[in-house]
Amino acid sequence: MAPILEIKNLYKNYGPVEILKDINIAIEPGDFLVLVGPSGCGKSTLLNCIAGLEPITGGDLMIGGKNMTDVSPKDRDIAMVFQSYALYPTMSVAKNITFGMKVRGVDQATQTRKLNEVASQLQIEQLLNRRPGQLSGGQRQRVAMGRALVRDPKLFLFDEPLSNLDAKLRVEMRSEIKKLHQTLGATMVYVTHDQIEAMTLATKIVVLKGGVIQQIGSPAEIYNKPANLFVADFMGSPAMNLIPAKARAGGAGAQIEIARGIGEPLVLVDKHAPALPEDVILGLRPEDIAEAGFRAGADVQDATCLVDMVEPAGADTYVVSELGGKQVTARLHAETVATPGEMLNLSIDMSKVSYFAPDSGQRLN
Ligand SMILES: Nc1ncnc2c1ncn2[C@@H]1O[C@H](COP(=O)(O)OP(=O)(O)OP(=O)(O)O)[C@@H](O)[C@H]1O
Repeated sequence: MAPILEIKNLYKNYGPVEILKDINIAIEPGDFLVLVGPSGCGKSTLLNCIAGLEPITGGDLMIGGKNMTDVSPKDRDIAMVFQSYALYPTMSVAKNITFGMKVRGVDQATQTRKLNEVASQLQIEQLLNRRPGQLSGGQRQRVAMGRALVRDPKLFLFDEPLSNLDAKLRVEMRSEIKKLHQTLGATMVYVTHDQIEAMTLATKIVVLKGGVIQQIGSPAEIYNKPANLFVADFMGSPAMNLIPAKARAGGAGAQIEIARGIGEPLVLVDKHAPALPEDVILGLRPEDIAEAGFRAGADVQDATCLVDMVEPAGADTYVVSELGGKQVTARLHAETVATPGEMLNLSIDMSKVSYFAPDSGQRLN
């Protein structure tokens, strides 16, 4: 199948400043692509370039197989939902949703049919006569989505659509957007700085930093095999532990030596390690550290640590100890008994570890 959206070697400058550098992305019909990254990384600029609201400095942008680089936003077959909703305050909900169709000269019967269709999809039938000022944030968000849905576009673009909502409503709207994506089978590009939103919604994630793509992949690929230290640290909460270590080739695989808060260094055997330089950063997700004996398997290695801090978090208990001069967090089961200042027998699942080069930050395995 041809990609719905294909971005080739896209550059975007504001004056002399390069904001987006050599962006290459292709998405298939039905994909939910999430652009994620810290504030200022260029996510909104990229979305605006896709929408045609910002001209691009170099490269090509194809939508539905057509080169749209120089095509005006209204002719790109896209619909955009903004953070601010951008609803017309003096129009009713129904008028807000049908206005675009009216402007495009869609006949009255089709307008009414589509309005009813999306109103029922979004469960806003009882709100159609209200004005935006008489709606809650979540309801406004639904109306803004309704306005996009009636267009039946090739591509939906969302710019941080949930950022004005409180935490509980955010989670609710997040699952509604996900449901909507599943029922419509629509193709979506969604901007957020929230890595949890990215993980839960996306079929494909693009991680951006400083206008450069750091990694493109499924949520599982990004989470389990981050391409570099930036992605490893940015995606996941609590963050991946990034522990300086020494690697030594030993039989099959390698021995990984990590300085401990007290006593002898910790030595872990990784039978599947690739050829590694002597200095590495070991990447370890908090959930891949368990209480000793809690998890079994050929790749599980014991690691006794001095407990620095215990943080009960309801479903889990986080235990922090020092390894390789870093505060390392283990996500343990809620009933874990651990006391600061005492030793705790932990185990590490070596089949899950990542290795990074300390200088370049690139993944090594
Ligand atoms: N019109 C403009 N003129 C000059 N620089 C701009 C303009 N718009 C954005 N920028 C700069 O481009 C960079 C990327 O901005 P952008 O809004 O795309 O980031 P973002 O990742 O969406 O951030 P946020 O999550 O804070 O919205 C920023 O450094 C910003 O200052």
